[in-house]
Amino acid sequence: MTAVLDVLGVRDVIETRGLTKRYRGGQLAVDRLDLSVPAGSVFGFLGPNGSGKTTTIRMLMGLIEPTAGSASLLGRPMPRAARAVLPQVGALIEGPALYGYLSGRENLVRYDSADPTADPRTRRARVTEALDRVGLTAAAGKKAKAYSLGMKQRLGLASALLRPRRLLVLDEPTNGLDPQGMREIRTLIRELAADGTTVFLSSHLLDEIEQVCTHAAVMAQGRLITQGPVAELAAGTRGRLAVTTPDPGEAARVLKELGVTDVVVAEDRVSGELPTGGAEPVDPADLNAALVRAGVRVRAFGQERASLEDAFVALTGEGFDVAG
Ligand SMILES: Nc1ncnc2c1ncn2[C@@H]1O[C@H](COP(=O)(O)OP(=O)(O)OP(=O)(O)O)[C@@H](O)[C@H]1O
Repeated sequence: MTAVLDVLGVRDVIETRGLTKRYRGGQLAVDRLDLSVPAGSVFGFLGPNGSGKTTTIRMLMGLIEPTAGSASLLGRPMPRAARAVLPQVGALIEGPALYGYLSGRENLVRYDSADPTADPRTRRARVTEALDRVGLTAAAGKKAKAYSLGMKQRLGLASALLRPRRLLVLDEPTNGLDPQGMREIRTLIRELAADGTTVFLSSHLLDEIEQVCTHAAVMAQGRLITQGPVAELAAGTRGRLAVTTPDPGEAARVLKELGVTDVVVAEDRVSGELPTGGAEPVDPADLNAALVRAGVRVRAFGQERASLEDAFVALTGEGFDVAG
């Protein structure tokens, strides 16, 4: 596979080495994090609440100093190169600061005017384009306080898109949105990525990461558990064994005897976890043969596709609080 290079030849647009943050109260929020975010990826930064995602993002953006380790954005060290790098990075962190009494358009004009590096001559055109990009053209004249949460979030994204960006950093961009609002933001993220922008987004929602991300890193208690292409993360985990049979009771008994754990019977379907212990990995074909030998009539036999959730549970030994 050829590695995608960013326009200026940067392979990893975000890279951290041993990045650590211990807050003054002694809380170790991020613990020796080595993160590699490839150019062109939609990178999901996944972890339950309190696992250190926001703290990491704040260090990446130069908002707080790491206790130890280093971080680079677009190949330049942070926070040292913040001035040169940050204009090329759009960020949406902790919700957009909006003025409710101003319209969506006026909010963007005000935001852009506060940026000394933004060109006032192109302001109007850039604001119009950003509103169009996030689908707020029709609502541009409405006061922001009349916006739904999803529209406010889209306006926040528009403020991150007032100039061309090589990287977008979004902290929980769909948090608090209803399903429709979530869909809109996810579609927008996919479109931005299709235009070549690398998108780094944090989320505590596994299915969100599976739906929009090409790559992911999984955090738990300040530590990186794993990272890589989403397809590979899930593929590294074995899915559950699933047998369809008119003899489910007998099938469950035989499978348990052969070391299958967490056996669940639902009508004519019996599922369970393949045995992991022992020197030799268990070949599912042997389990099938044993079922048949025991007189169990097997209609279908297979392994379910492992999800990122299976991978998370296998890696951390913990359940994932999907509802957050
Ligand atoms: N300013 C702070 N001072 C002390 N401790 C903090 C501070 N900010 C965060 N923490 C602690 O650091 C840990 C990581 O928090 P962080 O906000 O980075 O996690 P998160 O994964 O982003 O979770 P959430 O989605 O809830 O924000 C938590 O235990 C949190 O209580």
